[in-house]
Amino acid sequence: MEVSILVIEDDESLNRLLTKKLRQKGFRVDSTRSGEEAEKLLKENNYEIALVDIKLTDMSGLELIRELSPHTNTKFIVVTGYGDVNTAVEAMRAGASDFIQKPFSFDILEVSINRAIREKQLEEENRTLRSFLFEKEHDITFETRSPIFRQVLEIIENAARSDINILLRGETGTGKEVIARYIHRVSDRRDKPFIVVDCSAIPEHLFESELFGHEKGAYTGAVQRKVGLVEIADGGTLFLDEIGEVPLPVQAKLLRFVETRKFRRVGGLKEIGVNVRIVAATNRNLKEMVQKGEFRSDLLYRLNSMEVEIPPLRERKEDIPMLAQLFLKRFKKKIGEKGIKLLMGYDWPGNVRELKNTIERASLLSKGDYVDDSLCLPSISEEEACLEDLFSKMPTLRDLELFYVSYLYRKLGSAERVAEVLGCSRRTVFRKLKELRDRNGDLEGRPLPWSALDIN
Ligand SMILES: Nc1ncnc2c1ncn2[C@@H]1O[C@H](COP(=O)(O)OP(=O)(O)OP(=O)(O)O)[C@@H](O)[C@H]1O
Repeated sequence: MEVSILVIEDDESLNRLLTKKLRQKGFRVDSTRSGEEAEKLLKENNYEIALVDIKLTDMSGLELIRELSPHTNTKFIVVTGYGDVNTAVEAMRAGASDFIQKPFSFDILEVSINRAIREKQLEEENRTLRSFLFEKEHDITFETRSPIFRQVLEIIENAARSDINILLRGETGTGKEVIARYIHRVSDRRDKPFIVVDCSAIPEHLFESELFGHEKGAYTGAVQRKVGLVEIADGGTLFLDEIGEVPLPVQAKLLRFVETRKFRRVGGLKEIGVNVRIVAATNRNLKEMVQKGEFRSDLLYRLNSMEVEIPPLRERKEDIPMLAQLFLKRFKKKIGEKGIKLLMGYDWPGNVRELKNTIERASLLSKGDYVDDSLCLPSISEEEACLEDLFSKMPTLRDLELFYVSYLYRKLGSAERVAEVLGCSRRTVFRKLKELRDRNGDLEGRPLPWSALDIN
């Protein structure tokens, strides 16, 4: 691998000498004397290493490192004639990986460069290992035979390394949250929190305090200070799920935060700044919502610096056999050719979630080594058979209401359509679905339709 180095040194002759010697050693070298140009070059190119003089013509090298190191994988080695312990500590704090004092021998510089290269390789290996572990732990795969999905994954991996806001669009169950977690895992923020804000589940009047926290006494019931989700996410990733469900008045407050990464706790005077990467997700058409005046256009354009459409499962059917095998593994079951054919022939309106639930149910209900072919499709008749079982438990009206919401959701495939049938808002449908999920435990082990409903 050819290692590329950027030499940022304001002393012209030293700059020339370093460039020449490093090229002789086989490195690809660019050089500059100005901080501003260095900034541009570092943003445009993926240098492995930058040698940075602390005193540049137009700015301090430390300033440059401080600003750029959080957004790049380049290793910074500080070179200075003003070396003392304090400057060294400051350089490391700013994000430098090593510090060399002038005058230095070229051998010392070479040792430092080799160390930085090794460090970078280890980081890269670590990143691969972590995402591999993540996938194993969560029964997730990002292997794909679908050219469309491969393209999506490539875009995501590239975007993950930068800090831009990402908007994930796609039908329910396509894997938006899984992908948001993946973005966090492969980014440099992986050791910091990944915080999910389920915008559909927070009642409007609690939104601000959930998101930004509140001070003691901010309102009746605020008996002590509460730290909000954005503050907890500091340094990490804030995942705004179901962003299309944020009520308009809250959107204005969110916009200010997305623009400035600053906020005030409810009842607080102090402005607090945090460093978070924002990933948002929705299964709604936000542009259409903007036209209807339901979503702020300025918020949309802040959130979608990069917009990625996650394809529905029916558009990447090539992946169905592999996903099915993955979900079967835990149950130590196999699937026959006919079963695969049935899976491939169905359109999966609930996407990967529906496929996963179907496979899990089929595994639990099948006796032998193979899952019964007849169980390889989500079956409505089985739901009907369960009705009798349900009634024999003397359900309350509330139970029945939740059962019906679950039934409609599985049948219609989207909360929007359920809301239309029931004549209520999507938020209400979401709340009921969440409640249902929380109560799944009550009915554990029974193949009732709602136990197959997995709302993450
Ligand atoms: N690549 C994948 N590999 C394995 N399982 C996956 C994959 N993508 C999604 N799933 C599974 O599908 C289910 C739904 O995924 P997820 O919650 O990420 O979807 P979503 O698009 O966020 O859905 P919603 O819009 O309803 O919130 C989860 O159980 C998840 O584990």
